[in-house]
Amino acid sequence: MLLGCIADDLTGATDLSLMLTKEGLRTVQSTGVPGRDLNLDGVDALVIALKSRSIQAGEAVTQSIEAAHALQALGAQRLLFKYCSTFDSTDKGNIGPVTEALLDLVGGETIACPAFPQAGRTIYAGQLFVNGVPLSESPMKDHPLNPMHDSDLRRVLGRQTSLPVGLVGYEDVEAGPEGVRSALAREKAAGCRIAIIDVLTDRHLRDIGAATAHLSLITGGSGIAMGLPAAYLAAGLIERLTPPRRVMAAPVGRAAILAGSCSAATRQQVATAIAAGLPTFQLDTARLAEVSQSVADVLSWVDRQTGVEPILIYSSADPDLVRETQARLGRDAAGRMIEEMLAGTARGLLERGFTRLLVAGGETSGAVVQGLGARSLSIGPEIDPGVPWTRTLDGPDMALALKSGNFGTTDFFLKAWAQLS
Ligand SMILES: Nc1ncnc2c1ncn2[C@@H]1O[C@H](COP(=O)(O)OP(=O)(O)OP(=O)(O)O)[C@@H](O)[C@H]1O
Ligand SMILES: O=C(O)[C@@H](O)C(=O)CO
Repeated sequence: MLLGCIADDLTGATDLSLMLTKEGLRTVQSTGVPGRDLNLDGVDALVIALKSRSIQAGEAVTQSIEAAHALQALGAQRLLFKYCSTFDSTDKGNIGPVTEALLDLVGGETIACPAFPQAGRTIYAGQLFVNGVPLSESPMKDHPLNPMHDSDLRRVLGRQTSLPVGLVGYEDVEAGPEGVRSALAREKAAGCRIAIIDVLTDRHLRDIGAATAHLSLITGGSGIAMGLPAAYLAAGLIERLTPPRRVMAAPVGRAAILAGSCSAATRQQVATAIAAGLPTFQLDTARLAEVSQSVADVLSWVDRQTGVEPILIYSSADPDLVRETQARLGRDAAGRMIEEMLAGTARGLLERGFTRLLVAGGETSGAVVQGLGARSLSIGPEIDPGVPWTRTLDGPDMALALKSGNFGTTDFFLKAWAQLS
């Protein structure tokens, strides 16, 4: 195993695993530090999914360092810290504190680059854009857990770490791998151990991969992994690139969608699924305090759905309703209750013979997968950029698509099933 990755949420981990798989690394994903029984024969990259994006910074650092030690013990020669392509964080962290702690562990310097042009995330002059809109004016301004109100990544990261943050700008990156290398040396000489990197295109990402494959630590979104496999091959660190799969065998059983993301993309996907006539159940956020009662209500509705089409259960709501619920219950408590409800529902679905699940939202996916008792996943075909099908390697045998809130086309909930055989 060459590359050890730490992702701060579960859908982010699948996003990264997909990128590595597509680019030719044999990749396995584990929820939390893997047990000794995880078979890593023939595996080039291991991605450890944490649920550390929105927890206390000190706890995120502890968990990330534990994961890093485990990866190093398994032979990882390089580390990659994966966070959200919209740089989801607050002034307290957790991107800055975790990066700083990992740098202390491995030494040297690193880059910070959430860019993912295929999903509309680009960086220019250190400013992050989402589909051409500055981050702070994008739907991320209304995120339920970490609203993003500043698009300047040097400023955002600068508030989270005491390390000076530099910039490798567009002209440097346009000049190719050599331009990136000399800009990194320039930033290092100026005392910056972390540099934001501008990215507008996939070619930039591939050039950055070629220029940074030697670093002990890389940090960013899944895009930053795009150029690494080819660079590792060129450097003789792996023997070959392995082509990805196009379809995935899935266990026989019924299909359901659980959506806990309130992102603009997920809300559109929910609306499209409703318009297409999928059976749908909307969680009643007014009754959140009665979690077990609500799970029973959902499951009794499930028992009345006898068709073969996928069913949709969702809590996704517009920003106004989310704010109202949070004002009543508190942000974290509301989030936790909904996650518990969806996790309880997932267990009930499994007991009822559902084996194919599509889950929308990183925190939601973390809760659901934990509720199901699955720990490690093999990576199947890409549904849309950033979202693969996966199949459990332990726990109940299931096909799972864990969708980052903001990813996927509007018909995602309808089309995803076609890649399962
Ligand atoms: N109606 C609602 N009111 C308040 N909170 C909600 C509501 N529906 C969902 N939530 C909570 O909002 C949070 C959404 O986070 P989640 O990570 O699942 O989605 P996301 O942030 O859109 O996706 P990603 O992290 O992949 O970008 C969860 O904690 C969820 O329980
Ligand atoms: O990078 C992204 O946008 C996603 O992989 C993610 O982390 C959302 O939770």
